[in-house]
Amino acid sequence: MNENRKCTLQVQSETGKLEAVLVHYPGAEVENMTPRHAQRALYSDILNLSIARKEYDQLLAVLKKTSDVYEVADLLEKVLEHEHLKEDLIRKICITEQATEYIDWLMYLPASSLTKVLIEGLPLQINTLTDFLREEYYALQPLYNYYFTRDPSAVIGNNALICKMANSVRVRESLIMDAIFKSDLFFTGNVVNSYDLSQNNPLIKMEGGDILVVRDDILLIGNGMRTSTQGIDLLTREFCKTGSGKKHVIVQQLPESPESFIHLDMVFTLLDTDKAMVYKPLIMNDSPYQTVHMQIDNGKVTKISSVNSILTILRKLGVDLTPIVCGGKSDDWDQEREQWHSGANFLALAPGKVISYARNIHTLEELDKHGFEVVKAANVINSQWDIASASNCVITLEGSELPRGGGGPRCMTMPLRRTIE
Ligand SMILES: NC(=[NH2+])NCCC[C@H](N)C(=O)O
Repeated sequence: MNENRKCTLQVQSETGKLEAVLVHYPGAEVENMTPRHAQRALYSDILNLSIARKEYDQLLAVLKKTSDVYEVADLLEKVLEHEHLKEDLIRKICITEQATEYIDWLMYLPASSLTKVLIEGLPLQINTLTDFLREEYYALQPLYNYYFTRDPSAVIGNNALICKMANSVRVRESLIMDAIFKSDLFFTGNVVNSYDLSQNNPLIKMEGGDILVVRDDILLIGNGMRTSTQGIDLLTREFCKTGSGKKHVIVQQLPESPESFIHLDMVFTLLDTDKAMVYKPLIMNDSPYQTVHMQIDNGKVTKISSVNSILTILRKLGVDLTPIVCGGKSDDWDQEREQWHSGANFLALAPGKVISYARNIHTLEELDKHGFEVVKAANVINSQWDIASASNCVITLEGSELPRGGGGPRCMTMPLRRTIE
């Protein structure tokens, strides 16, 4: 990251060359749980941290080859060096998480230790009968899911959207993002805080994994466990109120279970200006899950209609995408298994240059058939293979532990800036 220059937020597509990205290196927080707490932590299993970190190192090294990489913990620590920002954030967190008795103690901590506590969790100091009998280990839960930086905030155009998270265990992630973006220390852009806009309406919720910026005038949004229709209505109002002319919000309903369908980016991601990765049973087959097209003209919704599929409506709007099938075309068991392991969750580093997990072999085979060269991350990292001079390629990360947290490369990255195509 460039220490002196502020980065101007700008994301108008899913595939424009990635110039700056926000990530979080997984730490003790991913292990600070017991089997009894895994579900509440939104995990399906407990990760092996040392292996997860080795896998994450690959992601980080590949990202660093191509873009500026900002780490949440570094930015948070810098924010916390400012006394008034520190006090503001501590208060917000402790009030939200009903831990106001810890405010003074937290204020006393230096920025570096406070950063650690806010991410890895604060154990309860048990000095009341209530706490003793509560069967709770933490006053502030660890942020188990923070390595999925995609979800608590999202850059749309020049705006940093602070998402209103669906589960309380992830709310602090978004409060920290708010403090980082509002601090004015690192980024130039607008901050849109959905908590402030939702007037305590508990039905409003949205997460970045559901939000795809297809073009500057097209948002594609998943509606399911993490993003409600009320959340989408709020987003539609906010992002379509500026600028004249037509805009489009396309909504894809998602199943409530299994948990691998939590976000739209687990079933549909863009790989290139003319290619998308799809989970076929949901995106291309007949299903009870609707696709809805909302048309906006000069800031007002003028028409809402059901449409055939994401692919057909996008084609009508001039975005003609060839679908590439997650798990391969021939076997629906392969499709289901690879979708579960985040096989549809791709991050584009540039048009046609994407990252995914090495384990999803049928998906990779399908990409190979469509002209993507399959390259091991290790070869990119040791410079045996050069991303810049390559044409279409998929860079594969070792991934046995990371996907068990419930996501892939798109979930683990929050683009701050992409080249406008
Ligand atoms: N963009 C994504 N698909 N993120 C995946 C997040 C997984 C995480 N365990 C959660 O449940 O919140």
